[in-house]
Amino acid sequence: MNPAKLNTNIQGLRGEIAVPGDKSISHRSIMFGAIAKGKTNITNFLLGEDCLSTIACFRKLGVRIEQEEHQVTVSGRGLEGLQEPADILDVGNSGTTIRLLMGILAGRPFHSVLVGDQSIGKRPMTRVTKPLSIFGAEISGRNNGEYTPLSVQGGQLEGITYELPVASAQVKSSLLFAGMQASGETVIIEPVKTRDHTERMIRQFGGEIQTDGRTIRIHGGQSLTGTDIHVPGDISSAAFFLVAGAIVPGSEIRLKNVGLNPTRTGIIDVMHRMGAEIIVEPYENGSSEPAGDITIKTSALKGAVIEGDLIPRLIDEIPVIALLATQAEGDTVIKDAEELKVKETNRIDTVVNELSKLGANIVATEDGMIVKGKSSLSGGHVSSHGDHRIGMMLAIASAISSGEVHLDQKEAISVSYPSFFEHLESLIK
Ligand SMILES: O=C(O)C1=C[C@@H](OP(=O)(O)O)[C@@H](O)[C@H](O)C1
Ligand SMILES: C=C(OP(=O)(O)O)C(=O)O
Repeated sequence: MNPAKLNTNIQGLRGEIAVPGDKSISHRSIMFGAIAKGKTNITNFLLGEDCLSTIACFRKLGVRIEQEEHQVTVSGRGLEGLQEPADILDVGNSGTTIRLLMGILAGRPFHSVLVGDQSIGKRPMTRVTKPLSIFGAEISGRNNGEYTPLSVQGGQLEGITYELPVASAQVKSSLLFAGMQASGETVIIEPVKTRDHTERMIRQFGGEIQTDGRTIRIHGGQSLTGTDIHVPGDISSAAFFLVAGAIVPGSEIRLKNVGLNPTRTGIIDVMHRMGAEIIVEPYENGSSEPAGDITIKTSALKGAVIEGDLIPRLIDEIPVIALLATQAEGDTVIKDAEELKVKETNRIDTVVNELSKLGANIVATEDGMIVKGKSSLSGGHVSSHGDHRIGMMLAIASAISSGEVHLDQKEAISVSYPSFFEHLESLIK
């Protein structure tokens, strides 16, 4: 489908879709399955390129992983079952893969080399290589361990107490994987609570972990047991259709089986505050990851201030929230979001530059952006710059633009949502 044609004659987006499985949970299901003993059966696994990179890395570490469509079986043989890889481990575009994998490799008595694509080569890794070195792993990389290629010589680790300098679930999770292999106790203190899928999954695989506010404790020498995991739909993917439903006139979209973990639902809170007609119906499913259906209708929106503890709960949704803000009356101010600068692209700059090309009134600030609404968007020539979330945000923008939108590098979207254009097309009336 050519998004340049999207904005012609759309009478609204209507219907029902089930967004694909959650990316964070899909990655973790492979990782925990690989280090647990016994079989882990995963359903609704996300076949995005990032999660396929995770599968490829664990296969190189000697783990048997069978995948048929969205069903994956991992035959784990415990942490000791992981083998020294004969080849480099390529994480592709995936920050989650490289950072979490390093936490696992830190405690394994062998050598590995990790690389990724051009974007990964610019993303900061000292945030994990530094604390993992304090645990006792030997890690080196370009620019004093900041960038790929990285090499890890793992071994005996000793538990640490570590206050995270940035709010990052990837760093927290990496250190939890190391802590599970270290002697004694590891204590991690987060500046702000971040997504807790790793903590939930440790318990689901029979491990022990204590959380008390922003402090997390884990002890070493744990052994996990394989289990069944049903991956809920990804709220970060649903976000594009939540925004589309709110801003495209004449729309009503029902999103089925969306993950509703409270550490991820910041976008729902913000949309409520901005006046969106959004209805959330949680399931009573007894699963360790809550889920439900969400319905969104075209809405009259007003600007909001988005800052502080809310930021980690919607960090990946900020590009599409910026688009939402262009259609809200008044100013939307996004603060405390410097982390956006070190994602697949500098998402403050790419969002501001690309949306400006379509006529949005938006400026970058040191730690976020200010969007002045409401503005009508025009056509233009834009690019994802190889960033999946920027690509999807711009495709949705084209649905409300008055002229043709040409989107370059739209193939990046398959990193997290390979069926995105199919789903969008199915809703167009
Ligand atoms: O742990 C995870 O699965 C993720 C954590 C976030 O990154 P940070 O931990 O770098 O904030 C998020 O942006 C990323 O898409 C996925
Ligand atoms: C930042 C993202 O992912 P990662 O850090 O895993 O590359 C994302 O999916 O928006």
